[in-house]
Amino acid sequence: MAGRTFPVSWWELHRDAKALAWRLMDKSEKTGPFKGVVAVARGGLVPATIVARELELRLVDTLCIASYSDREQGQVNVLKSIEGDGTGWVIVDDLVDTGATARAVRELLPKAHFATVYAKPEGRPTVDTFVTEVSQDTWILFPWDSEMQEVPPIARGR
Ligand SMILES: O=P(O)(O)OC[C@H]1O[C@H](OP(=O)(O)OP(=O)(O)O)[C@H](O)[C@@H]1O
Ligand code: HPA
Ligand SMILES: [Mg+2]
Repeated sequence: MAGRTFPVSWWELHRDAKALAWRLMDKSEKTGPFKGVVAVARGGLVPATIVARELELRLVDTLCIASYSDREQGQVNVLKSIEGDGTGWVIVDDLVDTGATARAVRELLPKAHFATVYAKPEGRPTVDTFVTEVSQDTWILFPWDSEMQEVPPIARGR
């Protein structure tokens, strides 16, 4: 259960997704360029766009997987998959939390490289490359799920 909130702005998301692209670039310099990017829609779409742009990859596909409704986790529902075993592809998602989505992704494309921008401890072992770890009880608030609003002073909330 998420106790605190970690808000991420568009600018921070762009910076962190670029940091992921740098790490993936380092990897691809050792193992050869990736064939393309698979975005785990919907959360992986924006980070995947940024990674594809930085790695100059024009081949982009999607895995469409849904499991959360608001902050409640349900069953992992694969709405759209792709053919093959993922060899040479990099899969990009916004984060791993429990790792349930990542496990489903790995079953579908076992040979792909799986990368996320953020990771929580439970899901961390399921990811090959990530940038920032947050605690398990933190809810990452993405810019597409939020807007600016007035908040009371901290002192009043105690
Ligand atoms: O590690 P897990 O516990 O599986 O959680 C991580 C997944 O949950 C979110 O997707 P969500 O199901 O909310 O769908 P969305 O990407 O369309 O928002 C997020 O984008 C990851 O894909
Ligand atoms: O911390 C989170 N933030 C946004 N979406 C999520 N889906 C699973 N965990 C999270
Ligand atoms: Mg998702």
